[in-house]
Amino acid sequence: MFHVLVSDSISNDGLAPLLNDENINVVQKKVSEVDDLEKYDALLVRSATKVTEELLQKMTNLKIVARAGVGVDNIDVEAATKYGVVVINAPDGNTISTAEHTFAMMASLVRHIPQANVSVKSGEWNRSAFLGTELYGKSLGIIGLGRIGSEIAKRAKAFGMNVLVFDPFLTKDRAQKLGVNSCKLDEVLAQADIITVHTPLTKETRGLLGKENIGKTKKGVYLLNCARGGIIDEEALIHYLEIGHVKGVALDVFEVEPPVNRKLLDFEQVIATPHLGASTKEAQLNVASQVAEEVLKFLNGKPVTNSINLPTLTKDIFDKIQPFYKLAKKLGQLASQYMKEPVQHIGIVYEGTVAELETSFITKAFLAGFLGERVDSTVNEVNAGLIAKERGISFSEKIASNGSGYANCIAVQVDGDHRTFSVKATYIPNYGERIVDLNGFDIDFYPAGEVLYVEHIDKPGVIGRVGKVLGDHGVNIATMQVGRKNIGGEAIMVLTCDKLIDDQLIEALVQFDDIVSAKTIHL
Ligand SMILES: NC(=O)c1ccc[n+]([C@@H]2O[C@H](COP(=O)([O-])OP(=O)(O)OC[C@H]3O[C@@H](n4cnc5c(N)ncnc54)[C@H](O)[C@@H]3O)[C@@H](O)[C@H]2O)c1
Ligand SMILES: O=C(O)CC[C@@H](O)C(=O)O
Repeated sequence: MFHVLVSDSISNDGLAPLLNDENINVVQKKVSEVDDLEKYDALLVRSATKVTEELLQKMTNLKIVARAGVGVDNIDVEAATKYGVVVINAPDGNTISTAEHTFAMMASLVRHIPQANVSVKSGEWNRSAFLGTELYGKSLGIIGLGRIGSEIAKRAKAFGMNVLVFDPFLTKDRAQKLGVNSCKLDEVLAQADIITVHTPLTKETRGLLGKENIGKTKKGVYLLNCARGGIIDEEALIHYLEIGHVKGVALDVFEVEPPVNRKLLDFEQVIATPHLGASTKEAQLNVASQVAEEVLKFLNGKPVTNSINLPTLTKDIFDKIQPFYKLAKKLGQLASQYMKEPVQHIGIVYEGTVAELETSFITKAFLAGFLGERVDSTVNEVNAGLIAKERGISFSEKIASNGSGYANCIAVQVDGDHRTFSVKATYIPNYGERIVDLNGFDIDFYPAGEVLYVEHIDKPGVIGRVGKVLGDHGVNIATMQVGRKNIGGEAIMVLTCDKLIDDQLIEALVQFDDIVSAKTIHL
């Protein structure tokens, strides 16, 4: 049974995939009202719940946080990554609603609809006070031409507007397809009659329209922010409204929500909504069902598509990756148990069909297997890279042309303080995983269960002695493989056994002169 906490108001119809699943217990309560936070596997939020590091520390069983919407600025993604919690969002479920809301705000702004509405309702009939401006023929500056910005551009063109766009990541091809003019920021500022921002709130975009840049706009400009509070600096807005440079402002979002800057809201020419961009039945159903389906998939061990802190894998790609992902995790466990010493670097080389897949994900699986043997906290593909770095372990991956002769091959080298460990493995469809090289010895075994790894001198009688010691300790041998480099030289023996191998058995083995070392590895 999985426990899912829905801590903000999210459409029940959208949550149906979770609510109707008998293996899922859904609790709809604010975080502050829940006293057994440690039991939840998944947390679903909109923007009200702040997913802080402190909350993540309390939710010790949490595996996934889902944001029913786009912006994840209420989630400490870095902390989630550190604790191995996947963060997903619903990036496009509310695009149309937010674009329509922005457009409604724009029309309301230039035609003074909110102010006129208040006036009529108060008994006035003051037609001359609300002389407006047409959108037709005006230049609309769009800053950020992503999902929402693009939908606004389409609507603006239908209204006969000239669309000027600033987006540093906009390709010429895309600008051409949308029929917009790709400009420098200063050009948009200087030429646009109306400017609307549609970027995420980042270090670069915070205060993007601040004192300096608003100063570069046309006198009489209209400004809109239906993206994130802070992209337009509120103090700068107040200044330019006071001096009459900015003619009108429409805000759906604020630096602090609910807004505390009353001075800004007191301007007659500022119109505002309480973060309503995504507040339509359709958008709420879309985002809720998107995240509900993703969370269900995730809890059932399937790939998620809109992860903020994991590579995005489609089902098709995940199915192809899964055998290598499992193999890499085992190789990580094998390497860690073999090394049992500080490690500086892990290098992984991918060859053949595996090299065509999302290898960064497979590398993370190796690291998760490796670090899982060594650290106390949860390690998974989300936080493995971060934990490796924190522990001073560097890692690299390379793609090589097929030198191993296998259809696919994962080759790993782990450099420790005192020695180096290397392993090569392959996955053969319908046959399974095989380790084909251990520390430079040719070998062929299925990595599973209780493995006894013996380094010895290639001499007659060694194998028999090892078999006898195991027999004397009541350990049955399931499989056995030997590998050597030269006749009479160093050799290895890899045995898979049906029973746990204890320290006494290891001590009995290493007493023989021709047995260099013996280790147990549990896979
Ligand atoms: N008001 C609401 O209810 C509501 C609803 C949904 C989304 N949003 C917000 O709207 C914004 C846009 O959402 P989206 O889904 O279109 O996102 P998106 O990721 O599709 O688009 C963002 C665009 O901004 C561009 N960009 C990034 N940095 C930039 C910079 N420094 N200068 C110019 N452009 C830059 C990117 O290239 C991208 O094209 C986000 O902040 C999101 O949180 C608000
Ligand atoms: O949940 C909401 O209504 C806010 C949505 C919006 O800001 C988002 O980022 O998707």
